[in-house]
This record gives sequence, structure tokens and C-alpha cells, in this order.
Amino acid sequence: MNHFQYRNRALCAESVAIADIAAAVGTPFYVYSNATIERHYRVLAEGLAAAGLDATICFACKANPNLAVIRTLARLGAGADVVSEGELRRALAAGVPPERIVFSGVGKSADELRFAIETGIHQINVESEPELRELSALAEAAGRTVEVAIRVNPDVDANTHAKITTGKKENKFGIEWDRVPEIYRLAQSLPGIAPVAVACHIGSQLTELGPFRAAFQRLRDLVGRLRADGIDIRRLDLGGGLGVPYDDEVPPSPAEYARVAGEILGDLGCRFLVEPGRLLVGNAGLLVSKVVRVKPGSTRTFVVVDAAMNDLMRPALYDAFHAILPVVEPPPGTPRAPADVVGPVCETGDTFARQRDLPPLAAGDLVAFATAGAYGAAMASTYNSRPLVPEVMVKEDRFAVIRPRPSHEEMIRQDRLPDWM
Ligand SMILES: Cc1ncc(COP(=O)(O)O)c(C=O)c1O
Ligand SMILES: N[C@@H](CCCC[NH3+])C(=O)O
Repeated sequence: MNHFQYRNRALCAESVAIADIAAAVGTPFYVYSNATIERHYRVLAEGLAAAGLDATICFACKANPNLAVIRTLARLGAGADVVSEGELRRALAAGVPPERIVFSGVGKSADELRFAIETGIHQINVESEPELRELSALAEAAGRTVEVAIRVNPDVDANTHAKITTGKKENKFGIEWDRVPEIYRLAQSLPGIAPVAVACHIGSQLTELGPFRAAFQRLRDLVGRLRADGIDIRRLDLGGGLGVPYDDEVPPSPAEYARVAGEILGDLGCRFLVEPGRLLVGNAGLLVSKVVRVKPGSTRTFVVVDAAMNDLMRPALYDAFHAILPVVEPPPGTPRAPADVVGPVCETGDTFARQRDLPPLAAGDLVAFATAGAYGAAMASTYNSRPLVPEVMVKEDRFAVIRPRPSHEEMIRQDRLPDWM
């Protein structure tokens, strides 16, 4: 459920017409609905509570690191899951208290670990033995003890796109299942390390409960074994990964997901962390673009828009589907015809949709790519020297630019000509 709908045939974000934002900001731009983000957070929080889980929702900032998005969630009580010093600083700047921040990632640098230790964040999720040893030395040098989760790789197939599955043996993430008890014993013996938690994240855009069930069952067995070994596991970090509908998928509801977690893990006496990204912000965002021109061909029609693969990478990277909504709703019965929707970038992969049935579109018309709130602006680049797309937040009948479009002059000023040139 989201708060983008047609009113008198005009696509709106909450009470604001998309066309009015386009007139003020120019195209392309991302627009987010505050009410949708808040609703997703509440539905998940209620689901976790109904399942009897004492849980903190740590928003995976990588999905959408804009300060206004993080702050929206922080104000509702969310924490943050961060994967870099940049994200950690953003979470702090947005108002997330350090005691609600967890640090994940397979390649945290010594500087990043040092900064996390100094900041006194809640938990560091360690992904390898060398990282554990390095963290111990850094924590000892800082005179601190850090609460640590070992991120385990349960070797479970998440049954999602191969590029976003993370919990199989051959993936780079987490500690291999067979080595987990040994790594906890090591963690227990190292200074500066308090191994109080287990973390697990098996992939993104999961549309079935089965893989979660398999991973939770493995976590349950593991907690039993670790406790028998004298390791006091008090917290479980279940990662993120719950999918959202892009096309005709029907992912499990947050309540169903929470119920499964509760059934399998609820009696262990643990506190819980979850790290959802896409679930909270995915369908809270649109990428709005203008048709530059329609290019007829002998085998197909190309609708060339002013957004491109550098603005929304998901179709080029994962062949991902994003619904395309005309900003002016066509009258009922308007015939549709297949077209390829492409951007201006010099790559054949700069294609948002192939042979998509669309109503008639002409130069100047606005279209919106749906479900673009997660991993949209976050993954954008300036390829082809295109300015990063601005972001706009709508709340009821107000909107605000939450990241402006950089000017060409600002972009060019970033470069330096050496004095010998
Ligand atoms: C460790 C970790 N936590 C949370 C997430 C958020 O995933 P999602 O957006 O699928 O909920 C990711 C990304 O897959 C991740 O790598
Ligand atoms: N970027 C991916 C998800 C990766 C999740 C990050 N661990 C996507 O757009 O679907």
C-alpha cells in the first residue's frame, strides 16, 4: 500500500500533484511519500510486537540514505544498519542515537572500525576472523569493550536474483557455517570483544517465507550450541530481505514474517534486531521523468525519456521490473501499444522496459517509474556527466527538495587540472 494515486486523472503523491513538483523542480526527480514510509514502519513494528518479539527496527540506510528519509524513521523509533563510515555519519546526522546503530559489511576498514568504537554504537557485525582480531586490538587500544554479533552464513538459498543473494556458502558474506562455534570461542577469548549476538542476512527481495524459516531454524540450533559452550547469546539480528511487489509478486506480509520468527525463535529469551531496507522505503518512492521524444523504428517504437540507467540502475543491473505510470491518467478504454522505454545514456543497457504495453505518449509527457524508493537514488551515478537526480519529500499537501540537483558548474568544479597541464 502506498500514497501515490490519481486524483481527477492527475497522479499525486499524497495531496501534491506530481506535475506541480515537476514544474517546480524540473525532471527527472525522485519523490518520496512520508506517509508511506511511516506506514511501512508501523506495520512492521506492529507485526513484530504481535509476534511477541522485543525488537528494534534498524533501517538499512543503504536502501535510501537521504537524511530526511532516515530522520522520518528515526523519529518513529527506528535505529540504523550502516555499512560504511559515510552511512554511520549520516545516521548520526539524521538523529539516530548511537545505541540504535549496527555496523554490517564485509570490508570495514580500520579507520571505520575505530570511528564506530569511538562513537559507541550498539553492535558491530563481524564477518571474518581477521576482522574480529583487528576489532579486538582496536577496542583494546581505545579502552572499550564492543558488543559484537558474528554474521553467520547459514548456506541457505534465498531464491532471489543471483546478484542479491548473500547467504550461500559461495557468497562473500558471513562466517562459514562449520566455523561458527570456533569463531565464537575465539571472540570470547579476545580482549575488547563481547560476543553477545548472532547476525544473519540471507539476501534481498525475498518473496517466500521458506528461506527465512530455514535460516531461523539454523539460528535456533546455533544459539543452543553456543549457550552450551558457555557463550551468552542475548540478541539475534535477523537482517533484512523481505521483498516488496514490483510486478505481480506477492511477498509475505511483515506480520507473517514476524510470526515465523516468533514461532521459531520467540522462546529463546533474546532481544531482536531487524534490518529492513526495501520493505520500508521501496514503494514509498517514484522516479519521475519526461518523454524527450518518441522514436519510431521498423521493429519497435522507442520512448526516449530524460531519466537513464545512471539515475535508476536496477533494470540495467538486475533486469528489474518497474511499473511505468503516466502522470496524466489516460481515459478508460485508451488503447495501449508496446514500446521500449529507454534513456539518453550511450549504452544499450540503458533500457527501462522492453515491449511494455503503454498508453500513447508524446514528447513532454511525464511518466513515473514506480517502486523506486529503495536502491534508486542510493545507487545513482553521474555517468555521461549527468547531474545526480534531485530528491523531493512530500508530506500531505507540502513538498520539499531534500537533495537539490547539482549544477553543471558544481560538477565541473569537482575536477582539478594539474598545474603541469
Ligand atoms: C547486512 C544487510 N542488512 C540489511 C540489508 C537490507 O536488505 P533489504 O533492503 O533487502 O531489506 C542488506 C541488503 O541486502 C544487508 O546486506
Ligand atoms: N541493490 C539491490 C539490493 C541489494 C541489497 C544490498 N545488500 C537492489 O536494488 O535490489
